[in-house]
Amino acid sequence: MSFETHPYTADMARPRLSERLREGCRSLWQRQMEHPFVVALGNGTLPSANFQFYILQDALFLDELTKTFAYATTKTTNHEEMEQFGTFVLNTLLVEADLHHRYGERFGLSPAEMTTIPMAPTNYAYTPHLLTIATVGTLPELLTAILPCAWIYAEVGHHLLDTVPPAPDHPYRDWLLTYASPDFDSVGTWIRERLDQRAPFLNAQEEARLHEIFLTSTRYEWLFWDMAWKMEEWP
Ligand SMILES: Cc1ncc(CN)c(N)n1
Repeated sequence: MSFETHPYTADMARPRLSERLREGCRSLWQRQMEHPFVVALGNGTLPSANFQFYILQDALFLDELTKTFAYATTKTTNHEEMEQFGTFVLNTLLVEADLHHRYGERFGLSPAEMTTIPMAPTNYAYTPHLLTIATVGTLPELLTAILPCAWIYAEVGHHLLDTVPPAPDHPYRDWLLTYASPDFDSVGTWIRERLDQRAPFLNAQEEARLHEIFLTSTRYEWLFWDMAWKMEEWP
């Protein structure tokens, strides 16, 4: 029977799957907020060289994330889901990439020049993790792989904005406002809803695989901050 024809029979007493996934890596989740790159991004003391490094790497990352969303459209026959994944493709290109290109302009780089920078090692490892699951994984696996991307950025954005409300001349104000926005929140919320709806149809082995995937993406998200903080290089 397909997902669409099953009744949704959630066990109301049990935390939702998305909450169980996050609970499984709670301390690493908290450490995202405390990473020196994140702290300095929030209070505006992050050296511009680190931010530039981050934005250029993230522009490359977003291209691969866009492709991941595009693959997601092939894993469902539900039109609402197809449309939403299509919207994520467009928003990643138009909203997030536009933010990056505006910062790129500040560094004197055109969008085309931004793509000539090679991927740093962590980025080079993280993006195939997403794309492999996008191509050979199931839709719950894909949703799980991309969930930390959306959820961590929204939480980091809100956490930083609440900790130090950015002054009008804060150098990273646009970044903070983008990721703390209700529009960005809705990405993570939607992915979680879709994943949680599928939870009753997963067996123990399938759920264990989702924990593994979620932890790996969460680890890569932490490593991504660390990569930019250390301006990671190839040997
Ligand atoms: C590495 C990374 N992860 C997540 C996001 C938010 N889409 C991002 N821009 N970059």
